[in-house]
Amino acid sequence: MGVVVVAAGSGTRLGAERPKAFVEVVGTTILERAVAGVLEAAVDELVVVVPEDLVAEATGRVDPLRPEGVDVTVVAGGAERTDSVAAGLAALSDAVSVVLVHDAARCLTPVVVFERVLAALAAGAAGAIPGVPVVDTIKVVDAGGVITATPLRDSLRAVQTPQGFDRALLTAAHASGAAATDDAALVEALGHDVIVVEGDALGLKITTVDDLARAERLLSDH
Ligand SMILES: Nc1ccn([C@@H]2O[C@H](COP(=O)(O)OP(=O)(O)OP(=O)(O)O)[C@@H](O)[C@H]2O)c(=O)n1
Ligand SMILES: C[C@](O)(CO)[C@H](O)COP(=O)(O)O
Repeated sequence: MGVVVVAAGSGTRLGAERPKAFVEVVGTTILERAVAGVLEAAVDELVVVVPEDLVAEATGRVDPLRPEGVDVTVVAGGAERTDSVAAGLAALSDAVSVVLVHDAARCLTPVVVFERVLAALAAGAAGAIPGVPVVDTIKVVDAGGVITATPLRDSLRAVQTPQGFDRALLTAAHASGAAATDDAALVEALGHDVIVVEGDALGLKITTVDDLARAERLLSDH
């Protein structure tokens, strides 16, 4: 099984001095926490995608975490998340038939979430992603702010990563060149069923300063 960890974002909403994956949470970078978390799963190959000018630094940070027998490669990402995922996919060897794409920003994700995604794929799903029920009522609005729909809350999930797919299918989905905020949407657009498995509160995405503070609190509680 191959994993692509996307860590090439700038972290504009976090507003830190360094790209987000290189920001520390309780003394360890988000990048290193994410990679260590991924490596708790049954990984054969790992590709880490980072900003071009930080490939050397990232390699130095990730190398000491590499277990015997696991291939780890660090490559440069692109302007959008989809570009970075595509760069990561291209760097996997031909031996990889199942791939998980994971946000470095979700660096506290427990291994059980990886296992649920992998179990769904092993059971025959073409794609599987973690999600959690939403707690707010969600409204669809038009450009003027007028509500056009109120989806049934029980049918909604806030989705996380890792998102897992048949590798050939995800590569084909990326070849379409469509824009999307997650990989599942690209696979859905090809007409394939993607199933949602149970996510975890620790799968939060560190996006803002408040998220960073929350991640720090969660780590101190564990
Ligand atoms: N061009 C990009 C953009 C995002 N990502 C990665 O995709 C994940 C989810 O993106 P997000 O949390 O939105 O990160 P940023 O794009 O860095 O955040 P912002 O939108 O605030 O700049 C992150 O691990 C991020 O590093 C990436 O690899 N390449
Ligand atoms: C892939 C993702 O984490 C699923 O929730 C999310 O869509 C990434 O979005 P971002 O705007 O790149 O943070």
